[in-house]
Amino acid sequence: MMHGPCGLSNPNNVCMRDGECRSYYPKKFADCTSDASNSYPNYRRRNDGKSVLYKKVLLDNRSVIPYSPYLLAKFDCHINLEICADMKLVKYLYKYIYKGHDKLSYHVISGVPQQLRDEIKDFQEGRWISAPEALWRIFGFPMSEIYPPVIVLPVHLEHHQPLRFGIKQPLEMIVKNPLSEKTMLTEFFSMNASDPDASRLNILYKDFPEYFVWVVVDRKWKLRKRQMVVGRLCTVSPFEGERYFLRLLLINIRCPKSFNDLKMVAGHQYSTFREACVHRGLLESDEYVDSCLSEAALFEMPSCLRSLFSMLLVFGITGDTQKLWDKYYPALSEDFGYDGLCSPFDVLCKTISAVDAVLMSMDRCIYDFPIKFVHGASVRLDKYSKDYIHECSIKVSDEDMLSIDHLNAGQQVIYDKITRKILSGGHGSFFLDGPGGTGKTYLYRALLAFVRSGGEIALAVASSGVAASLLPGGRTAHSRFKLPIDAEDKSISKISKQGSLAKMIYEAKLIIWDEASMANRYSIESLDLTLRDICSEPKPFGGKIVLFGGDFRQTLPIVVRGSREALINASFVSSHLWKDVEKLYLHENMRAREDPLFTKFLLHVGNGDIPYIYDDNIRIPSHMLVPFVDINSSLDELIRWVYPSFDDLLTNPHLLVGRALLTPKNDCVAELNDLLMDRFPGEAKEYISFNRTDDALQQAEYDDYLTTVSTSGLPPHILKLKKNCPIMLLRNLNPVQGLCNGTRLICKELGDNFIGAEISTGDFKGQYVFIPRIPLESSDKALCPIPFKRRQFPIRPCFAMTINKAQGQTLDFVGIYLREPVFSHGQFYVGISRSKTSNSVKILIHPDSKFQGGVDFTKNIVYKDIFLLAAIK
Ligand SMILES: Nc1ncnc2c1ncn2[C@@H]1O[C@H](COP(=O)(O)OP(=O)(O)OP(=O)(O)O)[C@@H](O)[C@H]1O
Repeated sequence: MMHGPCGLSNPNNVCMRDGECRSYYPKKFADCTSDASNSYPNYRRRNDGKSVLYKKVLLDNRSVIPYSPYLLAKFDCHINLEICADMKLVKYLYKYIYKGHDKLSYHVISGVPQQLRDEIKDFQEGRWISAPEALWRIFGFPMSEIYPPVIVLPVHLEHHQPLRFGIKQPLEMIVKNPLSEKTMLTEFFSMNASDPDASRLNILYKDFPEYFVWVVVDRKWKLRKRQMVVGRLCTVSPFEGERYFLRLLLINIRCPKSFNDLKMVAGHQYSTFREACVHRGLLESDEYVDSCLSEAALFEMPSCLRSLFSMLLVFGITGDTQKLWDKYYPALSEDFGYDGLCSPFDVLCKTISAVDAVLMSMDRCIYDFPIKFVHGASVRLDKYSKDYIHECSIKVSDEDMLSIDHLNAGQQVIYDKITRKILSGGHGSFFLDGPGGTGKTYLYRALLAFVRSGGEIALAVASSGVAASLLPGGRTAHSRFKLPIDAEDKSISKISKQGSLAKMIYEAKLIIWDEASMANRYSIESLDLTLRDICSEPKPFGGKIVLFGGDFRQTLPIVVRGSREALINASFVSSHLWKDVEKLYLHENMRAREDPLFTKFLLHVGNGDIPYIYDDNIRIPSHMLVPFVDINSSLDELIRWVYPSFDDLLTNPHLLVGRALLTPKNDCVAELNDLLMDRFPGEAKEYISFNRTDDALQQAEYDDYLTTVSTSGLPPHILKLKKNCPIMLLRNLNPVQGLCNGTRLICKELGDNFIGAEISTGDFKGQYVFIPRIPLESSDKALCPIPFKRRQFPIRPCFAMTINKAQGQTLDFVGIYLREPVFSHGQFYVGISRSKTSNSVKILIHPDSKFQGGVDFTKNIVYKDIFLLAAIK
């Protein structure tokens, strides 16, 4: 079907409005179909040179109306079908369900006098319904239903409640009537103040109707005995000012007793709801950064403060940077001027350099920010020269030097091979495959020590921040090589060939990339192109010595909701470079060497060798199982096994991070963390996030919804913490200083505007850090279709974590809770291989996730094709 002709060639066509085609024909040529925002897709319209002459006008693919030849032929009428795949379309789904189907009824009458319209007859004759709907109606099933009923709760300012009265009612009587003052909101406050049930429940306004019924006649709440309802606060636009801020407080503050109570924050009575919101962190304000720095400055830890200041700069939330620098300069420079030996100018230079060093580790530079320094003080080197000097000056620890003499036989062979290549100035790319615990990291450290102790450069990178933090001088591959963030992008990195970063890479004798099995192959191909360009050498990886490492038994690159094929296709083994890479193997499990049987079991699980019963299910040895009795007692047993006594563990809180409950899904992690946080001793502090929609006009509409969004990588809207509880970082704040996505810490200070914590793992164990609130985005656009930023501390409690998050971590006690079975390749293997012996792992299988009939069976997904492609088995 063709549209038109219209436009200039036929300005009078029916589609024309104000000189333009209402349907935007002719459309643009497009090589492929793509999504368009808030409209139909942009369909593929190839410019294939074909056209037809219609009404003396040549029409081509741009004028084709999307059609389905099949449907046209089948129904012999004007029909088309569009497949919609956007969350927003749910609204249309509802619209059409309630609106009902389109119908048409017509009569052709000739010469017969006009009759009265018989609507019943029209309805019976003109309506076509499908067989399922006919049956639905015959059986009398409800056509539509809203359950549970929704109670809309009013939001009004004090004495601004709406009143309804008859036209003849005297105003005086209305005003004097005590019931006039009572609304659902005012009575919610008085119930919280006086009713023991309401104060015991300690709930939000929106949850109140679940427990209490509104008695309209008496205008009061009374305890609900039956029927489930949900409450929703009426929408208020941010343009309504105070009323909007009142609503914001009501959706976040539990059990408020009056309007004034809502304005009370930390014992201070504010005069407006807006101020109360700001001081509760529910609104963005310029004061936040100032309060955060002034609170942290009280701790007199200048180096932590510099790091905090740098993070605030990098995450772009400082407001007037110059003012902040001037105000906090004394606290930022305190340690340099302490002994009185340095001149003020030297102190200034040292402070600038120290802040710049932190910024450099986050790939930024102090000159990126609008701060002017007095006396012409400056950092003399450019960013990459400093990077170069930093790489050359990485200290080799005695432990790493000693490890060279303690390599096992397998490690020694590989060590000799690589070092010989380095010494002979040769080239080559290698992939070191070894199941978890076979000493890959140990070997990398020995190789890095070998190169660096000779004064040469060795670059250590990893696919994830956690793995990078396990290598001395480790960085994420993306940040070190400036690789494109979009994994599909095949472009080379943005490194200038003439710059000092390119010089450093050119001079590097060895490049190590850990967890390459988790990297998207496009990132590795991008590195290959970059190295060829920098080294002006067509050989793979520019003829440099590159050692990749990883374990394809563990989880593969992240492809959101990707199929098996998509995951395998994104993997290194599917790259054209794979065949050029020499494969090296480590077999001896050094982590679990005290338990050789467990080592064997792990390998079988990873390879998918354990006898399969049906559909990827494996049997778990009984001594590793917590028997399922009922959900509460069995889960309790698992929890007690992992965390036997918090009081004992608190003598050394760092021991807590050696223990974890692992589970496949994020919502289960959140539930377990809430449960354990309640059991953890101490007073809890709650931090409520501020959620801002990217489109300001959507703010009022989605305020309530955004508080419920909980996706992986996003901290909870209400973050509940206690002193000494274990937490995990959710962003790469500063990988060079051990602050990576996945770093585990112990919470030490619960400030109002910052969190003080001690790193618990890796080379930076024991280091104290200040963590600010930063704006965070969800990477899962499908689960969270409304673009928004959540300003919250980038952390989560980590009594429990997802199995994927545990990859790369070694744990002393691992409790695996399979409320649902694992859902992707390598997950089960990653879970159990975090422990050193079979006695340090316990698994609880929920009956819903077990194999039919067998309580000791569960799913173990292994994509064997990846092993065939990698030819490593
Ligand atoms: N030659 C060795 N001598 C003594 N200990 C070793 C040796 N090789 C490895 N180890 C120890 O074995 C444990 C596991 O080693 P490592 O972390 O290097 O394994 P990995 O293969 O990198 O594991 P994963 O893939 O799970 O990250 C570590 O505690 C490490 O110190």
